Amino acid sequence: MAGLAVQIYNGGGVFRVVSTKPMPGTQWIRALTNVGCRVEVCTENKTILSVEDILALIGSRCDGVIGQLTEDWGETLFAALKKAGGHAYSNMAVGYNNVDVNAATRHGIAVGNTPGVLTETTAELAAALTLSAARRVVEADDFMRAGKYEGWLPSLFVGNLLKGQTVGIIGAGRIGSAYARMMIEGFKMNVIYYDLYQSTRLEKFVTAYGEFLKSQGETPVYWRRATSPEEVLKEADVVSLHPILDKTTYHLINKERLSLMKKDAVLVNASRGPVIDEAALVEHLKANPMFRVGLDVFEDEPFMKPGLGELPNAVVVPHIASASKWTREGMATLAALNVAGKLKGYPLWSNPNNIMPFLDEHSRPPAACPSIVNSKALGLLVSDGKAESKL
Ligand SMILES: NC(=O)c1ccc[n+]([C@@H]2O[C@H](COP(=O)([O-])OP(=O)(O)OC[C@H]3O[C@@H](n4cnc5c(N)ncnc54)[C@H](O)[C@@H]3O)[C@@H](O)[C@H]2O)c1
Ligand SMILES: O=C(O)[C@H](O)CO
Repeated sequence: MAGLAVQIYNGGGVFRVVSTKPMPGTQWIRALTNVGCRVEVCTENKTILSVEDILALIGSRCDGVIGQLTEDWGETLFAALKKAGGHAYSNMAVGYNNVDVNAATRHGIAVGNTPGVLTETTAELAAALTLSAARRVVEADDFMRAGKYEGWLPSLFVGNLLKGQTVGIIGAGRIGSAYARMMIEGFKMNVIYYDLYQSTRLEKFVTAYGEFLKSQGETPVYWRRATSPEEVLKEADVVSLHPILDKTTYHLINKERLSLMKKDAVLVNASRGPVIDEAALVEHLKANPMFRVGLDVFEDEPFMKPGLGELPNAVVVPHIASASKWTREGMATLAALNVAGKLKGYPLWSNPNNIMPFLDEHSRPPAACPSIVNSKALGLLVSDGKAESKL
């Protein structure tokens, strides 16, 4: 489709970079214009751009694109970007299940993502969903606004106490571990986790915190690494899902696994919708009114499976887990720096878990790409870690 509305910055720039959406803040625009990019931001009033829309934005000459997780970045778009002379694409997201990385690699295009800057923000929303579901906050809010409150009652909106219970984490990476720490420090919960890899930092933290609590005469907290998701589901009072979405995690929570969970458990998902078989979840929620969920993501976003929206034991929010001002501006900046760095031929940043040097508004960012997921396949050099080397 031709003629999508765009806003242009630094019209005379040598590299043409397109952002498929306006993004928060201005640091990201400076990150690109400072290295000689002409930036074209699509301002079309359309929530999700189609492949045809993006093809029109790429046009016949485009060096790099910043895109969104709602877009289908596959063979068609990467072939078009390559043909237009492009070398770089970055999602403004840490998750990149919307991107066919192999297709990008085949066309020699680097794929960036934005890890780290959203870890705490996303974990906080998962914690908010946990509390909302466990303590029935949304149900009680609806009740209050509907004018149904007639006075305190011993049994009004009784929910679950978290203190001393067990929190289960499936996918104990950056966000899963940050969420675990919040629940352990905040509510003195024990933790059981399942991940393909050992989370040594989380284990060490829980051990040390448990020792600290003991030294204060308080009940210590414990951790355990499970050997299967089933073990977590059977044991935990709260289960929060934080894995990537791929073939191994698609419908990881299904009818059979839901049936293993405690009848009054809380299940939280702030990872990706298809990690849960949502139709099976709706049936489970109907059959088990004490079972509660907090969902930030949905299998067929922006839609919910039939029935979910009517269930009082479900708290649902529209994929807002990373929505804090600092995080969203930081995501935009990291995405821009991935593209800028690739176009300038910079190496990959050596530690994607420490992206803070890229976010300081008052100093120039390191001369590196913060996070390129196909860097190995493309044979990109890794920075020697000298943060002094500036753009
Ligand atoms: N709702 C939101 O707005 C939002 C915000 C940020 C991230 N996310 C999602 O959260 C995901 C995790 O982000 P992160 O920064 O913590 O990534 P991460 O890579 O640090 O953590 C993901 C973890 O999942 C584990 N994992 C992979 N396959 C698994 C499997 N089959 N079973 C169990 N664990 C498995 C990995 O080993 C890793 O530890 C992202 O990929 C994204 O999809 C959602
Ligand atoms: O993967 C991500 O980054 C989120 O879903 C959006 O913040």
